[in-house]
Amino acid sequence: MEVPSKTFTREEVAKHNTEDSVWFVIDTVVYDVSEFLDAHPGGEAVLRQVAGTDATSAFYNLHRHEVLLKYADLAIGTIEGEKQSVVYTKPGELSPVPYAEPLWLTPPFKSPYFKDSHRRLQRAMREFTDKYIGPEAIEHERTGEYVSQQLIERMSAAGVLHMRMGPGKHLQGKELLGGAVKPEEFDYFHDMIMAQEAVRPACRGFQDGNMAGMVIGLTCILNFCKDPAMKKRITDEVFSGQKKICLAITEAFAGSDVAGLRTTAKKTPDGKHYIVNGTKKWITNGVFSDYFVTGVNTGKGLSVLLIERGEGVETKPIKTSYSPAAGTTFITFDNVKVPVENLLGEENKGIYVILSNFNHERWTMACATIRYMRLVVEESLKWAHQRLVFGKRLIDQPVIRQKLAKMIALCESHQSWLETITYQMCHMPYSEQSKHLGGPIGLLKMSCTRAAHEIADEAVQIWGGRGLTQTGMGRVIENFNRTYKFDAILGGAEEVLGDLGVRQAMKNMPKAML
Ligand code: HEM
Repeated sequence: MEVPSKTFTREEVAKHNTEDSVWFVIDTVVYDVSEFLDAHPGGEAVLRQVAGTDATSAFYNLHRHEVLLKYADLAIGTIEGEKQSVVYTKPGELSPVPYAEPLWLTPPFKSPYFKDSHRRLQRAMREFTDKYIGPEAIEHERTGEYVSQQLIERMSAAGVLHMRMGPGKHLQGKELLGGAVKPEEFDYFHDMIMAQEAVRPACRGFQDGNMAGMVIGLTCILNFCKDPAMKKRITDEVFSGQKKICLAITEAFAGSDVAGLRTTAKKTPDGKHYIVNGTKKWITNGVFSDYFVTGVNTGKGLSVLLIERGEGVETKPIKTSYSPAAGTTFITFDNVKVPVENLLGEENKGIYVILSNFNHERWTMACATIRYMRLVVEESLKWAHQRLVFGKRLIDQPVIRQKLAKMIALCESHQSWLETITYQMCHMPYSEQSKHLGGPIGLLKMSCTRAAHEIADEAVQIWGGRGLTQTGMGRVIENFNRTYKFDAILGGAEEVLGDLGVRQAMKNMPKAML
């Protein structure tokens, strides 16, 4: 935060304790709030009570540091010869709080998985998130606005959109976050870093609104579009931010049970088009998308069509418990004419197109959930050291330490499991991954969201009313507690994924009696 260079003595500040002039000090910075008294959300009286004094602990007991950044123009100078004692992390910096970073980023821990390019990418993406994604995420999560074109274009220019699609040919020739990682060295650990760093603004609705539809929808174009010119046109348009895309599978009739889809696609007598009729529900980014990668029933099975927004396509926002910034949508297709060239994969074999997507989608969701759990651990550790209750810090109460121990253990164990699976993704041929990793990834995601449930529950108990309040100190906890269920439902419900994991194990059981 830029503070005017003027300096004052504490005696000078003390004089500004009058009807017309209210000054105080927060961490050696002098604030003149005389014109802010009426506007202060916590009221005028509390500010007058600390007029002329050092209000550092009073302030930090009630506000997040980001409040000072928002109202930076109230700062008029600093106290002569004094140094700030509150630790602020600058954009891109690691947190000094224990367990706030995964062990591979925590000195002196070592990890066999991460190379220099991973560390460079982590630093670059942390800075990018802190500077560009975070401020917009916090604002839009509150207002419900969709992701801005400016941010999309910035992510496009930096290769962030490209990297979020994981390793592959689509990275070729692109400079990735100023050269932090080369396209050919980008692996699933880099992918994991991208997914985890982008979560740190702690705005679950905006997180999905920020092009999650592309992450799950564009894969089908990259892997299953048969016409090279069409594939190039669509990927160029989406990667440049000109057009938006989403994945439209779920219906009111069929959620995780994709075989039950009722949206139909019937071929015209000349065989040149499909006529699509039906509805889709809970489609992330649908309201602002131009392309819909859509699951349809083609009579003898499921197929996947690329449908462009046009005649017969209507989208309406759905209000859910997270922010409208996610762009959650109800879609109706009313006699929509789709060229047969828009078929992705084979007719009636769309299940393979959809299944090929699931592993990466579920794994990305596990990355994000675990990172969000870690943020809750960090916030709770900070709060427990700062908050005084019955004359003691919260952290001095054994019951609070028990809760934190459980939260930390759940977070660390899931990160380790994630890294083990990510290593397999880096080294197992893609063709074998669906056979061997579908089950473990399903179980990982299921277990992550069960852990998130426990962590949300314990965190709210630590935070009290603040954990239930959208603004102020408990913002991260409130958002997590209200939204972790999205990860337990989207991309395959916990129960379905648990069952998938066990059924995959059943297939691999030896035939003989054991
Ligand atoms: C430059 C200094 C300050 C600014 C810019 C400021 C700003 C704010 C804002 C934006 C809120 C709304 C909640 C949030 O977003 O956190 C708030 C709430 C509040 N503030 Fe301040 N504040 C300042 C100093 C203080 C001080 C020194 C005190 C106490 C001595 C105080 C007491 C309160 C109280 C009691 C609330 C309501 C908290 C709650 O509902 O949990 N504020 N303030």
